[in-house]
Amino acid sequence: LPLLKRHLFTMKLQSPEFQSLFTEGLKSLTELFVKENHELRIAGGAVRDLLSGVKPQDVDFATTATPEQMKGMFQAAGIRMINNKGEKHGTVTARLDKENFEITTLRIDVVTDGRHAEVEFTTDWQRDAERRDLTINSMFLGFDGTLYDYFNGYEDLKNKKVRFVGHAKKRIQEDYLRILRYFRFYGKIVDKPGDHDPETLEAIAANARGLAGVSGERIWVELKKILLGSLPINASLEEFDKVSQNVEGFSPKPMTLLASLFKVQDDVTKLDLRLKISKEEKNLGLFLVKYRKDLTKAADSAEPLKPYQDFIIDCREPDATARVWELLKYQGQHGLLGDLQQWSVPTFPVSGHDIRKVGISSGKEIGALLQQLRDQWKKSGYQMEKDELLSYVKKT
Ligand SMILES: Nc1ccn([C@@H]2O[C@H](COP(=O)(O)OP(=O)(O)OP(=O)(O)O)[C@@H](O)[C@H]2O)c(=O)n1
Ligand SMILES: [Mg+2]
Repeated sequence: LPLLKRHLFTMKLQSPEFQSLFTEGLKSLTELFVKENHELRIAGGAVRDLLSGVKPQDVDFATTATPEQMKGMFQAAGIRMINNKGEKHGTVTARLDKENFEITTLRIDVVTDGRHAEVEFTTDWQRDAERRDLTINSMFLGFDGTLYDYFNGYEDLKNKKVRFVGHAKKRIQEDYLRILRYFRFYGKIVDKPGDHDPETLEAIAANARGLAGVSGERIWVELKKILLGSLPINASLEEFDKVSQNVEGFSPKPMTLLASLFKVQDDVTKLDLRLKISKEEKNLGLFLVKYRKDLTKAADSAEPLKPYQDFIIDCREPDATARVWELLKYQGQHGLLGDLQQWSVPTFPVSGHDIRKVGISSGKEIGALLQQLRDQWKKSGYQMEKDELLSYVKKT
């Protein structure tokens, strides 16, 4: 393995983000590993985030202890373990002080078929770093702040370089999803579009078809992260460009941004067939593509919100409100969004039962009357109350 010249860049990280990780649970956990003579470090993405001054969303831990050793020591210490599917890959989840800690035994991937890996445990930190995708994701951090960096990840992070560990081709063929991960981290770290290493791009192009074999679920999870990261934008993607500015700072759903890339509703349907997105996401996509041009603020600006409110009330579906919020983000109507978020959907005060009570018993007639009353109610700006509406029934 000529490539694997040991490179260990050491520094001591001390930062508020790092300090904030030391909860009661983590303190007990690290003490236990010290006592049992097993090494435990923070691994992968969390180290990258900490070095960038970002508090990581989730922290993965790596250890020299085998899953069996971990289970033994947790059991002996009376620490609960959460049953999870990770065990085959060497991951044990321990629960301390109401916090879950996912701890994975150092490993070497022996067989990979582009999706699944057969693993062998090791106690060599560098061997575990070698199996990881990108140099910036291949580092470990000790609890005293020592950085263990075998592949120049910290330098790459500072110089805004996204590089595969070792040979790009090999790394990609181990897991084709890494093609998307490469672009996600590129968007996150590099400010210039197109600043790729030619060999990396070649390896990606030559292996892009491998993505066809990756499950829709994994691709969708990754695509959502790409969308909410900072994507380098191609100037020809006008709508996308506009919408990404509109939604910035308004916590959009990933689909809200993605919809800007679609021309027709069928594009959403096709995406769903490939990616198995949730029903809610699909409906949001269909809704945005259909209404982004047609449902807009009222031209007479006295009641600009009215078309949106009417839509929500007429639609009579519980998630209509949330969808219209996303539409307002998409359209960049931030004032209206604030107003709509303050507004609560009025409920139509008359029921079929009320109409029956005034002496009408035919179901068909009741249905028709309810519709007329709804129209009347709508015309009143949703102000008319039950008695008023019912007196109108008696007159007709
Ligand atoms: N296809 C993948 C997925 C993950 N990893 C390794 O596993 C770590 C954790 O994976 P994950 O949590 O999925 O990604 P993160 O890099 O932590 O990014 P995120 O911020 O999305 O959690 C990565 O940092 C990387 O070292 C990898 O080598 N290849
Ligand atoms: Mg992670």
